[in-house]
Amino acid sequence: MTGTQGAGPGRGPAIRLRDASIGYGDVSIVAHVDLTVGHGEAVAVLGSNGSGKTTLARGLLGLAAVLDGEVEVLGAPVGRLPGPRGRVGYVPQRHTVSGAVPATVREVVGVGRLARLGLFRRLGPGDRSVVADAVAAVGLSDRMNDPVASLSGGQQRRVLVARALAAEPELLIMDEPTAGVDAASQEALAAVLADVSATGTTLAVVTHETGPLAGVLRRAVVVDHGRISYDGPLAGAEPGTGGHHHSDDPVEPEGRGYRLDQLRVTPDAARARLGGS
Ligand SMILES: Nc1ncnc2c1ncn2[C@@H]1O[C@H](COP(=O)(O)OP(=O)(O)OP(=O)(O)O)[C@@H](O)[C@H]1O
Repeated sequence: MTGTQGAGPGRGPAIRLRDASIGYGDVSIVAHVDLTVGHGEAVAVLGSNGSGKTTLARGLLGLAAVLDGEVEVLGAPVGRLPGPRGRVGYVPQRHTVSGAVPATVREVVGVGRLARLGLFRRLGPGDRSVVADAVAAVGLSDRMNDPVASLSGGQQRRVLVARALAAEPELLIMDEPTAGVDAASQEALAAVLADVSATGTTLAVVTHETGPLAGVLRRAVVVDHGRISYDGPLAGAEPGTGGHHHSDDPVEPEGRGYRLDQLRVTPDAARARLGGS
């Protein structure tokens, strides 16, 4: 990857790891990894259980420690990105929506929107409509006022996707977004992510099942025992190929995030895709 973009916050690729080690305490799980993801790329992060995929994703969010080397996201070292937190969206592997707090779908997705607004801001009418669009995009409009805890596991994952979408992030990191999600909803999610990707938003998706998102994710990064064993076209990453290609795609111009109301997804379209929630 050539450094065609200037240094400093806001410049450079969407993700850059240089000889980076990431882990917990003083134990490196991901060790000495180099990775550059250009703005607008859509990358699958693959690998067997325990290989370090989630740790890598969490390192990009400041949720796992950078123990060595450099990790930059949207042109700034992790934790020092200027602007609102919501510039980087995250769908965690395990949901943290506690059953003890009776938060509704609207409220949880609203929190995602707040992350984009910055401190001490409140949701205005435009934000509420973005929240509604995000919920519609995952086909849960008719569950808007239901407590999230009353939804099924797959529906709760879709709420987390909507929460991330509502921030209209420039970089969207998702950890197993399709796990436990039925085929129709996976298809709907793939359609939403295709739209999001088309706006120039960078996608990094940790997954065990590339099938549902094969039309969206172009590049694969395979993590093996905390190192990258393959980086290249998704098609070449199928089991058994064992390739060691390293992507040389040019860095795309900087992404600007997207506007949910510019996406083709409408509540009706989502309902049609999903046949209800
Ligand atoms: N909070 C933590 N503290 C200490 N070690 C951890 C923590 N989270 C994960 N690990 C360890 O890091 C290693 C890699 O875990 P990680 O969750 O990154 O793998 P993964 O590739 O995402 O696996 P899976 O496909 O099962 O989700 C594992 O050995 C795990 O025990």
